[in-house]
Amino acid sequence: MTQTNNNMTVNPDLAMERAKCNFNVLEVTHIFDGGERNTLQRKKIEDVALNSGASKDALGEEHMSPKEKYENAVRKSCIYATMMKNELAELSGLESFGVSSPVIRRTADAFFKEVSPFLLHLGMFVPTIMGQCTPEQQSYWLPRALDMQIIGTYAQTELGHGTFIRGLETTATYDPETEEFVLHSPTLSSYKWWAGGLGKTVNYCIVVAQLYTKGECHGTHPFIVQIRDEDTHVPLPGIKVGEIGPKMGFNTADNGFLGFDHYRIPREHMLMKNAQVLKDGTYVKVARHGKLTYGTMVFVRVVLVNEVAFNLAKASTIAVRYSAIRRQSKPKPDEVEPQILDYVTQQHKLFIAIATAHALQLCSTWLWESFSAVLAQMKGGNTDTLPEFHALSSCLKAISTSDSAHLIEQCRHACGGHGYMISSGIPNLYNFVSATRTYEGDYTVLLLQTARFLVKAYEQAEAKKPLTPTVSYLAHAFSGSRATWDNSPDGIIRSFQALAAGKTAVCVTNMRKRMRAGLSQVDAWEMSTIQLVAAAEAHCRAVIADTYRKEIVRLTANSSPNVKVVMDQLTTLYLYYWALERTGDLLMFTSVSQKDLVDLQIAYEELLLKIRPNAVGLVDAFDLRDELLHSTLGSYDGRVYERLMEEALKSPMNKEPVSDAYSKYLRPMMKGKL
Ligand SMILES: CCCCCCCCCC/C=C\C/C=C/C(=O)SCCNC(=O)CCNC(=O)[C@H](O)C(C)(C)COP(=O)(O)OP(=O)(O)OC[C@H]1O[C@@H](n2cnc3c(N)ncnc32)[C@H](O)[C@@H]1OP(=O)(O)O
Ligand SMILES: Cc1cc2nc3c(=O)[nH]c(=O)nc-3n(C[C@H](O)[C@H](O)[C@H](O)COP(=O)(O)OP(=O)(O)OC[C@H]3O[C@@H](n4cnc5c(N)ncnc54)[C@H](O)[C@@H]3O)c2cc1C
Repeated sequence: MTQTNNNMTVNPDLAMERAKCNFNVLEVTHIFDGGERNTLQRKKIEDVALNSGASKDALGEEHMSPKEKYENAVRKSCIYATMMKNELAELSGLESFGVSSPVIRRTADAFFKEVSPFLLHLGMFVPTIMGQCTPEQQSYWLPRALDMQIIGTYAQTELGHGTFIRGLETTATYDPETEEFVLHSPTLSSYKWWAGGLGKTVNYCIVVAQLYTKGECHGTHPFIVQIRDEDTHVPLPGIKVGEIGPKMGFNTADNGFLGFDHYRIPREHMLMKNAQVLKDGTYVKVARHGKLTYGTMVFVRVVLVNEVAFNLAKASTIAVRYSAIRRQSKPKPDEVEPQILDYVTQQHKLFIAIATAHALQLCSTWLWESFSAVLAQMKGGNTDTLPEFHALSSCLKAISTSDSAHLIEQCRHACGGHGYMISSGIPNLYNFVSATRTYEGDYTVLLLQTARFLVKAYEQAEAKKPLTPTVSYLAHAFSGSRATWDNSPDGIIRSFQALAAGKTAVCVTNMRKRMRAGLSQVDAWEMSTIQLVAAAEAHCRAVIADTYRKEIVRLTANSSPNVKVVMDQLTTLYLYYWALERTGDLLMFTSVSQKDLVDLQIAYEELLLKIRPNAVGLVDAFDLRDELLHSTLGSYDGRVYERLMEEALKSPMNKEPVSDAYSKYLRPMMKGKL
């Protein structure tokens, strides 16, 4: 593993762990990166971007005021954007996420403890131009946006509505006299709210508004709207824009609000790939599928699976390295205090985080490839695979973000008190990832989208009609008997599928019962939504488990024996962990017995012990440079206590021996003079 400083002194416990590791760490790095070529390119990019020290701050971000933090984030965003245009441009020809490679995106994390105010520009503004513009529109906007001559964001959510897009209130009314759209915010609740970078940074944004032409509403459509002067950056007349205030995280992203007072934009600023308004105001629908204007959200949902896998890899690296150097308690009086990593409960908290980072990373690559195939078909006018993909990306986004947030918090628990320090790096990771569970589609809402698809697929299976690949297991849902339990990896995956099928069947049965009892279809659905969410969750777990297992088998086909073993142990751990988390469901829908579950628990505990000697090697294999971790607890050298003290001494509170608060308040109070 390459580190920036090869002469570093490493904590002896960490050095011992590395000596114990019995597999080739670099081989696993290649698996995580998607191949040796990707690893080499990633390292080149990181070397160019990070070795200059441009990512470092003189004063820690956490000691800055909100305004200083924001300005510092803009300063570094500009440095990074310039690097991207120059030094990094050539290097970034990796398997790309369309706009810029995920490696470029990840490397940027060294520059920000929270996020860049440019995140929405690259993450949503540019992808919307690419996905929603006609070729002519694209040729005008895309070069300006990619060259950062204009900076944009994506303003869809309003104060009153985020989830229910059809309920948005901002209007775009076409005026054929001037060939312009008039954007207006008729109510307080129609103000745009949340868009990243909107508060102070951007001068353009994609605005999603209800389109009216010839007196008729045609639903929500995207528009590109200039909101600030390109030279002075002053908001344009008719625009009311500002920043929404402090948040749990994202505090360097200047999320903003935006209102329009009869603000006019040229007709050509409606993004017209999927629908057009002609000069005379005639509305023409181009797209074959009604939801193609939701395309940018689907893109980001796909990207987020990768994003959270990376953040979970960071949290588990920090917590595992810290657990190797931290010694606590004395269960055996004659022996030294053990490393906390030796406690089985600690292994239970952490190894699932490592396995989940791998599972999500591999699923994200697979999801990206499926997305590319769907996009290619849609280019040819075929949207048949979109419903299945929407169901798949919705549940994977929901479960990956929710599991990652939960496991990052678990990593914090595993670090005891020190994990609560901002300098540990974990609070910022948690604040970032917990937001991903909400934005780009709330957890419950997206799982209910998947559930709609599952119910339809179930009905198709019932009618013996063909099923799409991710739900083909539903064909076995009508055998009448419970699935046979078998604790092999494939057997457990079949059981997860049986749970998903069983839960879907329960929902359908209950809804039908409720409808027979007089409820409307909508009310019967509503009464079943707790179970529908559970069915979608079970479906997603089956998909993740199946994909993880298949991908690992494929990717380790030519690996060295010990790499095969340790990768197999991690996938098995993932399967055992989730089987044990769902014992009640397994008892309902499979033939598993109490004895089988007791045996599985023992097998799980033994597996933890087998993985234990390789734990530090496994997180080293994520190959996360210290600059990316921003952590006193997780650095490669394990100098945890020294770093904690160094950081504490940087606190502005330690600048003066006696605080002003003493003379102002404490002294008068103590002397009875307040
Ligand atoms: C590498 C580059 C850098 C990368 C950086 C990446 C990181 C970027 C991170 C940036 C940080 C923060 C940004 C945050 C941004 C945002 O949050 S933007 C706002 C996002 N908002 C949402 O996600 C709203 C969620 N709501 C919805 O999606 C929809 O309203 C919902 C799906 C819930 C319902 O839509 P309706 O129009 O009401 O549809 P409905 O009647 O329920 O369903 C009708 C029908 O349509 C199907 N459907 C719905 N959506 C889609 C879709 N997207 N694609 C295909 N089909 C869809 C639905 O399933 C129904 O089908 P059915 O057959 O009738 O059952
Ligand atoms: C950090 C951050 C950044 C963001 N950035 C952007 C951005 O750049 N651009 C942008 O446009 N938006 C952005 N958003 C907004 C984000 O997309 C929305 O907050 C998100 O889609 C959730 O919508 P909501 O806030 O309306 O939640 P609500 O829909 O009000 O959800 C509240 C609760 O109601 C439940 N609920 C709602 N509808 C249903 C239903 N039909 N069935 C069952 N339960 C339901 C939800 O599950 C949830 O528990 C951002 C949000 C955050 C937190």
